[in-house]
Amino acid sequence: MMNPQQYSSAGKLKDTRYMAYQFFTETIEVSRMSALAFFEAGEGLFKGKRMFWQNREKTFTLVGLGHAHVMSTPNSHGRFEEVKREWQSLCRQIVNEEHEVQPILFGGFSFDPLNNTQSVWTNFPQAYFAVPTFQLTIQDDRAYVSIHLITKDDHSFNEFDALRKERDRLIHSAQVSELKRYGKPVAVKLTEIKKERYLESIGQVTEIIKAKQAEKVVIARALKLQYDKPLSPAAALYQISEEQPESFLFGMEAQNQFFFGASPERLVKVKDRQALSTCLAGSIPRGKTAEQDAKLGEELLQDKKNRSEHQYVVKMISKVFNEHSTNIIVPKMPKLMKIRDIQHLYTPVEGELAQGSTLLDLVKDLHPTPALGGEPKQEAMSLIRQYETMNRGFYAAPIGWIDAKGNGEFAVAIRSALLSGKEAYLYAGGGIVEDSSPESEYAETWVKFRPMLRALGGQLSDES
Ligand SMILES: C=C(O[C@H]1C=CC=C(C(=O)O)[C@@H]1O)C(=O)O
Ligand SMILES: [Mg+2]
Repeated sequence: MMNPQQYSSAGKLKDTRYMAYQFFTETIEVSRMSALAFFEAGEGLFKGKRMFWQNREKTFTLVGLGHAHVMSTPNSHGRFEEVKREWQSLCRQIVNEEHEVQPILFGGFSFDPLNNTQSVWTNFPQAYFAVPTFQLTIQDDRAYVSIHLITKDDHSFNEFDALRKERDRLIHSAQVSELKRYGKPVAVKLTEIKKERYLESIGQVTEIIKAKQAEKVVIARALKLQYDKPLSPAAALYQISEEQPESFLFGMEAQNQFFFGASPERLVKVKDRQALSTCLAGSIPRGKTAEQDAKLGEELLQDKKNRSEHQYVVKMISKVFNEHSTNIIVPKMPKLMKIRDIQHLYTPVEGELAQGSTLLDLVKDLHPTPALGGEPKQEAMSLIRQYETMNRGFYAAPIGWIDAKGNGEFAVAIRSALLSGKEAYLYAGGGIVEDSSPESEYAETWVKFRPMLRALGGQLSDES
């Protein structure tokens, strides 16, 4: 471990809401360690206040333990602006340009704050973000641990010393504790929630689309797995990372609930004002042989129904990029994204952020893309509320991080599950267009459920 550095106070904060707050931060470089072991080390003291993030490329990993500052809102309107304003205001007060590692705000938004359906998502507000007390950042091959303290307390020096001791304990524990062998959980029961209702809704929504009341609507369903005892979040993260090594990996605790997943879908990334989004929609399974796989891929590229599902997403994301960026690049044809169980049509969209536009503006205007909502957006949202008869909570919603410079990345939280007590709720959906059929959409959701089912020990026989 190298020398501690950067012990600083940013002084009194200006915003009245933060009037009496002071910010203390310290970052040290540490030997590279397992991010999951660090997450696990926080189990005792920080359970309920932990988060995990890893990008698709595996070049950036974040673990947060404890909350130095929480931004959460029960409000349905203006939640994106609220988070944006509060973060900008906090940053003006606390950020010191010289710090190599900046505090990061991590969290997400619910899918649809206007959905009032009672659900299992009891601990998740409409927006839920935190600056962690202890932040592990692994960037390329370097690892850092930061302490963030945002406090009104005059005795913060004592408090900060206690945090340093705690930090050293966490690092030690993560580096030397025996590597946990996470056994696969075994579910005792699997329930397809409202399966008949789901099948019926696909037929109904297809009719509505044929009648031109909407063009595309994404309809999802849920599975429930039950266990003898609650599952450990670290074990669940470990299992899903083994299943989907090529995806974004995310997890966030809200008290005794844990939402996590491995998503192939980026909503948007901003680095040095360069913005990148990926349109991901249209699906077909992997083939059993390389030949079969190539044939299926070709079929997907040529398929009218899947191409139409995809095109709505390209059109919408391009439109949003046109409003917020310049020098936009959108390839004319989709490519294939091949992951373990499924192949998708995918089109990257790039642009340079326009003056005055920010990452959170893009998140606000992109969410939900027609890969998760539909077209037109408001009609689709209202049809989802009406026909899905569930509450998606954070499934299909933006989850990610943002730093003080406005860099950050949000994934679309699909291929995900909520752990709550002795239960796990898994979610999957698909894009409904004019020529969709209930049977093939149902089959498509099984393919999307597969990795999470394997991770959580809920496999069905052959079908899944
Ligand atoms: C809605 C989901 O996937 C979306 C992303 C990729 C492909 C999709 C599709 O082909 O239907 C969906 O739009 C999900 O995984 O639950
Ligand atoms: Mg589809």
